[in-house]
Amino acid sequence: MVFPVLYNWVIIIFRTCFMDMEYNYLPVWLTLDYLSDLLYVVDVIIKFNTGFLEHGIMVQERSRLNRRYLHTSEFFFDALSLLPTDLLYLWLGIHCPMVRINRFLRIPRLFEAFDRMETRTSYPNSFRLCKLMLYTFVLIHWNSCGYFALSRTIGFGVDPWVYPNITDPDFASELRQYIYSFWISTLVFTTVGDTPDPEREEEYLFMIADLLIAVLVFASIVGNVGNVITNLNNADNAFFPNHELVKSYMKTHRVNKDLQTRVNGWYQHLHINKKMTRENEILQLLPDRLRAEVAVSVHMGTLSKVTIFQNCEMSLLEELVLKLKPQVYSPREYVCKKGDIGHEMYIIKEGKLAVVADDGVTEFAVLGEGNFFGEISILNIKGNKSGNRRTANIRSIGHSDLFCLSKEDLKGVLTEFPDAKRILEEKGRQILMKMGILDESMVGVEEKKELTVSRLNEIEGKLDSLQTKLARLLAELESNTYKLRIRLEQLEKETSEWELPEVEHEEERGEKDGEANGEGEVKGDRVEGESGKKEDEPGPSKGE
Ligand SMILES: Nc1ncnc2c1ncn2[C@@H]1O[C@@H]2COP(=O)(O)O[C@H]2[C@H]1O
Repeated sequence: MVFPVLYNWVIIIFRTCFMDMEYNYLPVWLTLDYLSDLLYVVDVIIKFNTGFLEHGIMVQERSRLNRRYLHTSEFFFDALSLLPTDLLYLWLGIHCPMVRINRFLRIPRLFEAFDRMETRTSYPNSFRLCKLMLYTFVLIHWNSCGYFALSRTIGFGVDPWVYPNITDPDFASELRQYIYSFWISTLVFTTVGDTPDPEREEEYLFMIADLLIAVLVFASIVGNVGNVITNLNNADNAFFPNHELVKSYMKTHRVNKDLQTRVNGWYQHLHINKKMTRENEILQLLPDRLRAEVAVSVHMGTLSKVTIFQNCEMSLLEELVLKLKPQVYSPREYVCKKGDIGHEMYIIKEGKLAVVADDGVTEFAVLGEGNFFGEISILNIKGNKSGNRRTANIRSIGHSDLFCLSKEDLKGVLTEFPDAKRILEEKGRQILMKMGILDESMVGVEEKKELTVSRLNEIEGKLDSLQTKLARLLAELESNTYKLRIRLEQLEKETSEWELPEVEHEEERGEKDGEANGEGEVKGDRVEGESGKKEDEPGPSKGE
């Protein structure tokens, strides 16, 4: 939509004020007019088919899309901008392009397109500058059209302020008419001065309006350019540590020249090679998952070269990559010194580092891209006589780019990925053995200790689970006893109900027998006793 809107924005006024242009190039204008109208129609069709987000879900249903667009004020303005006002040509004549002024109603669409471009482009600052230049051009263009139209109304060449007489061959051509007007407007808007003084009221009014606008334009240009420059600096500050601050700090504290040169060299290397040490800060605004994906995609190349991570799952790499801190070392700078306490290990992203003897000259080994070091002192390898102290000096040969991983972060990752831990420990053990600082007897003792501890842990775990089972069984027993009791009580009630008539019968028989034998009371007691005994016995229930 940028081109048709921009075309109408610039050309309608141009054709209205520069009549010669309008008369001489009419077929061109008409073709471009209807082409732009066609694009306006296409834009409306696109809008009818553009989905929208509802509760975060893209709605594509045609009926809903139509209803939504039809109910917006945007549709109202879009429809107005497409009204066939060209029919007014029939009444006003074909040389009246102002009838198409309703096409301006689509200008918000141009701003919308610019906003989208600005968020998508990789060069937002350059884009902002170009946009500012375009707005300035359109403003000067409109002003030059106004100037030329006013000059025509007052009369060409009647005074030095207006456009010179067009009968003068030097000022007759259409191109000269436009360029001269544009030049005058540029002089006014840039407040350079040297413009002819106005002589009539209309000219004064025109100049006053122009100068007022010029002040605003000038202020906005200065402000915008200032913003762009500040943004550039902001981006730089976000990527790189503030060099000026460190420089003035070193000067104030009279840091020795050699050290200052080394620090400056380090800064230069960062800037020239675009090395960033503040990646984690820059990415921290992204959601965790997205941040991990970006970091993995940027550092995958390096991580895939590191032996311990070669066959690792993606989840390990994602977890790891967010914990890596980039560091840059200068030539001959020590990354760690023998005997220091180890707090982190390093992965080499770029550059070469040497394992050097204490004399600083003898090199035991050279490490390169994808290698890692510094793991021995942080891994607690059994039998390591140097404990948590560095076993060697590591010095950067040239500039080197490293990833630093802290002891805590490494531990956290390794507990979840024991294979990587095994490889790391094995490599460390080999180095320690080569150096003769691995106490192998300790390995046995330590291993036995570890075995006992692990068995104890196992037994503890089993005991725990047995205790849980026992508690569950006890609970089940209790609930079953309770149910049984309830059941028995129910049965007692039921049996007492259906045994009663039989008891009465026996009692009656007893009484009769008693009457006959003269010992009724004794019998009655026995029968009662028997019936009481029966009540206690569980009998078949009705249901059963
Ligand atoms: N001979 C060697 N070859 C490669 N790397 C070594 C050698 N000696 C020591 N290192 C590494 O240098 C590191 C120094 O710190 P650490 O002792 O923590 O861990 C050490 C190992 O990773």
